[in-house]
Amino acid sequence: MTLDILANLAYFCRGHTCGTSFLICLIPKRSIYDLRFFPPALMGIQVIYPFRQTHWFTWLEKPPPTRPARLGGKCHGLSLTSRQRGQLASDMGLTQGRTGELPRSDASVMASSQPRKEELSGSSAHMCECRVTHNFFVRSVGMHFEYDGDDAEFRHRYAGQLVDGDGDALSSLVVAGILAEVRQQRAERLQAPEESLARVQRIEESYRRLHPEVYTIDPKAFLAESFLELVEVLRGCQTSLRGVSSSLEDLKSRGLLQEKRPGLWTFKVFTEAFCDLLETELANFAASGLPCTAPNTMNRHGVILAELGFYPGLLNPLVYEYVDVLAGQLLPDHTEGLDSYRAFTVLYDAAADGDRDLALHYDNAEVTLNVNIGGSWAGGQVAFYGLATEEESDTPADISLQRGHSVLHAGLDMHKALPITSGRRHNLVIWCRSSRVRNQLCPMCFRQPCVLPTCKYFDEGFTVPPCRLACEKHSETGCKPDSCHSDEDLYG
Ligand SMILES: O=C(O)CCC(=O)C(=O)O
Ligand SMILES: [Fe+2]
Repeated sequence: MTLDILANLAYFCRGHTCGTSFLICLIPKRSIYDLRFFPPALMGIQVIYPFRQTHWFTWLEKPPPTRPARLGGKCHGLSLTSRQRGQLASDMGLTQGRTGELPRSDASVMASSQPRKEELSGSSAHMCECRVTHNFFVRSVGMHFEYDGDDAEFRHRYAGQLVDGDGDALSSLVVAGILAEVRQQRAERLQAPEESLARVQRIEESYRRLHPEVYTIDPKAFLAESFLELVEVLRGCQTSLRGVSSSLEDLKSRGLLQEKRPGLWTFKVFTEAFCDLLETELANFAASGLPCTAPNTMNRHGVILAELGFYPGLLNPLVYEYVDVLAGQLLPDHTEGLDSYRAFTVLYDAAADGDRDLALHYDNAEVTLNVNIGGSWAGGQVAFYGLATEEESDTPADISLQRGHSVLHAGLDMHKALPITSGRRHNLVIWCRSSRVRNQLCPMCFRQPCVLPTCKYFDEGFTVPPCRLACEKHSETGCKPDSCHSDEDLYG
């Protein structure tokens, strides 16, 4: 352990020359590295970060007045992915610096009320540069990589880190294989926005909706009575001086709301009738054979709901009129008003070729609403480990949802889906974004966001202006801002 601590200190001191920032290292309760998450082959590099740490970003010395306390200026030494490793290295000056100073957008600086969807209409869609440079997951070695298209830089960066269980460097052939996979993933991410636009066009032209009515919200028919009441009570708390806590106790005692642990809320959202409609509509779409973007590399059988046209009539009202109220009252440290989101379905199936589980992660969201819309299954609980910015919880909270029921959690709450052992599980997941929060710090790379234009289906909800230098650096980014920045059907 002493060696581990020395290794950490040496690591932190390396390249850390900035006199205006400072650093506090906390010795952990236990090693953050855990064999549950890292295969033994990678143990050789684990000495680098054996404990959690707290680190103040230099640029947070002038925190914006509205910055939520959620990060408290902390950068987590996250045990479970490598993105924080990359981040710490970058903050310590070990990797490329940021590509430019970003002024905050007028909307985020000046608006005194919550930023609403109207404020975004006409603005272009943006993603953080890290989408095409960070978090490339190579399953064979169970590790995330950074790669910005520079092969030599990649080899140099990972030269000393890619070791086997005996600490011997991986053969150049293996490293070349890893690089090829990372390169391929980056190419796919660069192409994805344009491909998505082409898919949407095909869907619009050739898909015949089975239940056109499911695309427009009918609150009485679609939303559970208990949900409508829950939202009404919490909406009332926004203007009441009484505060929310007594209302919450009341809602809990009446069974409208459960708090599984602080910050982890469950409640019913949808009626059975809505779940039936949505599931049959999605089955009809699947049967059409039309291609649709999968939500991520681990969920191959879900769909991105924007591509199917579910945003304007169904999901915009659901998020902006209902979920926003709940998020503001139940997870106030994580949102300053929801103003964009990414909604998709995940489908797990124990049958051959089905997705069975989902690796540990946190979401590209300030707040996530995850609702079960169908299936009957065994296993498949979603296990929550606590905020990525805080000490990992020893005992995860396992959640299994009934049909129509949901869990609302902070995007930063680390979670994974345990394998289903039989049956199928179908969920609707909404990653809700609050530009005022994410404009300060990208939740994926934990840096000040350096944004690039993208197409609306890949919008990550930032409202800061694009970073000119990053745009030049990633000029190959598929979507041209002019051709794809109309947000009409997302926000209109
Ligand atoms: O399997 C689930 O219900 C969780 C899905 C999830 O965490 C995600 O897609 O971000
Ligand atoms: Fe998730």
